[in-house]
Amino acid sequence: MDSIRHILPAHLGNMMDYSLVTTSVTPTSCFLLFLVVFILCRLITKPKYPPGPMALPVIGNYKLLTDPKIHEACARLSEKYGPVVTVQFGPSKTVVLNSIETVVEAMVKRRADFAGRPPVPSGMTLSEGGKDILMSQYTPSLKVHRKIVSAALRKYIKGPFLQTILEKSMGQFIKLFEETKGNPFIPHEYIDLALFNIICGVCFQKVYKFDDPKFKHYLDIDNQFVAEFGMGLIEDLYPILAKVWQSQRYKKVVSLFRELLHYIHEELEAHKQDFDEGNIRDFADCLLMARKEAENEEDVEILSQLTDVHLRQTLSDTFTAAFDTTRFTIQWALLYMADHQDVQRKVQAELDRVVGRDRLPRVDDRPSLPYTEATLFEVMRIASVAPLGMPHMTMVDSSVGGYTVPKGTTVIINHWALHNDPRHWKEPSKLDPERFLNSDGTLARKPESFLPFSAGLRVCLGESTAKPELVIILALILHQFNIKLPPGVKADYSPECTGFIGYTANRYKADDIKITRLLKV
Ligand code: HEM
Repeated sequence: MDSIRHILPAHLGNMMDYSLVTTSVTPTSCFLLFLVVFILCRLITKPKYPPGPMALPVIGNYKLLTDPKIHEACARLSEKYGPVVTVQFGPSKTVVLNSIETVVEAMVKRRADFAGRPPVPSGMTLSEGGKDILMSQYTPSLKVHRKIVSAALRKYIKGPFLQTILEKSMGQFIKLFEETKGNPFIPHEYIDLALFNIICGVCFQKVYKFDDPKFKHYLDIDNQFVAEFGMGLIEDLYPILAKVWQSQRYKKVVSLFRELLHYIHEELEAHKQDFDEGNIRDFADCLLMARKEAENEEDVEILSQLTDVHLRQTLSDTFTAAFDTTRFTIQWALLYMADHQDVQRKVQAELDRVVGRDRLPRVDDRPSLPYTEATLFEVMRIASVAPLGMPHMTMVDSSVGGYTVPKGTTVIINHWALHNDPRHWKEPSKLDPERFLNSDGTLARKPESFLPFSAGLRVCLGESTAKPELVIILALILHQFNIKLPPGVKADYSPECTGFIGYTANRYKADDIKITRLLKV
């Protein structure tokens, strides 16, 4: 048993009563020995994470996780711990990046290290075993999948497609706004309809009427999904639960998503029936065309990424990633415009100068509308609809900001912190589109700490679609209407966010705010 003494540190060895050890070479003593060695090994090999607040074992930083403004709370931690902070959600460590410098270091310079996604149970279930883009690991297959989708999206936004869809969906929206005849109203559902129609138009050439039960049904499904998923799922913190006991919320989230998938599946099947390669109508057709080309070229690798499950998952990604981000951005934009008449007037003056009163703004007006675009970017900065983006995961042991980040660690980009960093933005809480303009009024280079679409290998695939779409939607609304708050109503900027990492969006409260529409003469 002397050997036991030798493998223990001196102080522990001395503390042990040798006679006790020798007299009880029993399973108990063997177990104790194993425990001591195990704890020592864990202490020696324990990965060193960046600094952060003390966390309870197993439970972690529970208060932080349940903070409705978790992005702001994480940003505040930087004041004490620096821009790279470790927090603990449940038993797992999560590293939060609160500055553009550390985000660029991780996501751009060490992009391959940080390109994974945490394999949480909800992600695996909703993506039908990792067959989507949003929640899948960064594998060679995902790389191929991303390439196909971005080529299809690029093809789609080139030419007249986007303009046609915008005209179809915004026409109805403008009529609905007109019908309010200058009375105060809540614009949420109208904005939701417009953006729902744009996504349905992009994906399936579908445009719904405001009172269409299908639109109401799927909007309701999506709203419930955002609210429930947004609250976070206990199974994602303690994955074993997904196997042994699933919460009501988990079951509800899965069943809501299945309903959305069912809708997408039906549309895809209909597209397969009347697919005509000489007439590519929409994004679904672009994906079917990519599959047809791969079949013709007998490209097995590409075909393996274009099964029916991949296609419906890609379309559902487009729905979930595109619909909520874009509708919340426009909702915020209207609130800011209602409360910032000076900015609104400047946008309208630009529109009158460039577009005039005889026609509506078009996608090809965008290069001539720098102030409108700067206003949209400023709203995206100040509202940060996806404040914590999508969680990443390190695929190998890596480092950022001088700290080690072990393989398998969840890493979060705090977009809100980047967009409110006082080192980069003077008076960050003030709406000021000029930040995005040169002194001659032209659009400036992207400010360093502006990253709504993220960066690196998982950069948003919809950036090039979302920007023209959102600029023209804002232009169309402000070209036709003055947005105002009713007399005596103060803008309420408190976000309606549920606090889940990466899937919540900021939204003002529908009941608190009404916007008066005045038809321009
Ligand atoms: C205001 C509009 C939008 C914002 C702010 C936004 C933001 C983001 C962010 C922050 C991510 C996570 C990136 C990361 O993992 O670091 C993301 C991912 C993604 N977005 Fe967007 N997005 C917008 C619109 C769209 C649109 C219109 C589409 C599709 C047409 C789209 C498709 C995607 C997809 C497919 C991903 C997953 C990329 C991957 O995991 O590899 N997004 N987006």
